[in-house]
Amino acid sequence: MTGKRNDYISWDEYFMGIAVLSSKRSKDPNTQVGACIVNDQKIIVGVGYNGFPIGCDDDKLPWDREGDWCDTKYPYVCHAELNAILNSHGNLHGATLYVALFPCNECAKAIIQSGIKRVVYLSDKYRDSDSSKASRRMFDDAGVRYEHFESDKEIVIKF
Ligand SMILES: Nc1nc(=O)n([C@H]2C[C@H](O)[C@@H](COP(=O)(O)O)O2)cc1CO
Ligand SMILES: [Zn+2]
Repeated sequence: MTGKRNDYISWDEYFMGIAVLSSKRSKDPNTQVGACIVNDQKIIVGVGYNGFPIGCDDDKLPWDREGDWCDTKYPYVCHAELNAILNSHGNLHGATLYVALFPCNECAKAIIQSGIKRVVYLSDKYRDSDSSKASRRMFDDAGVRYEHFESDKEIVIKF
């Protein structure tokens, strides 16, 4: 008798894998972020990555990080989490968000208001920023759990 294979990926690895794959679509030269929203039945209901709004030309808006604020990417770029929420279908109440980078305070508000109850993140490279602090404060108040993604798996995709 042959048993089932054992080296399959976990649900968390599967959904974080989709978030990371989505980040590969980002045109941001410095930080690529992907997000995947999963409902309480483990069905994917939204995905997104950071990029400029629909109709705004990737080659015309700036990707700079410094300089006059209007000449940087910051006023224009839609964060992965916001895109995943805006692209989603169905009810997000009780859903989990898998994201490659811990959410900023603006996305934290949208996450809370949409009904998402759990955030699983990979990188926390801006953890000491005021924005991250504000996100944690709001998540704590609103009862949104957040946890660092832990895995020792390496997933390679070769086409
Ligand atoms: N959680 C996040 N989701 C995101 O989609 N982003 C996006 C906005 C920018 O396009 C990029 C951050 O650029 P930089 O400051 O690391 O060069 O990642 C940023 C954060 C950080 O809070
Ligand atoms: Zn954000």
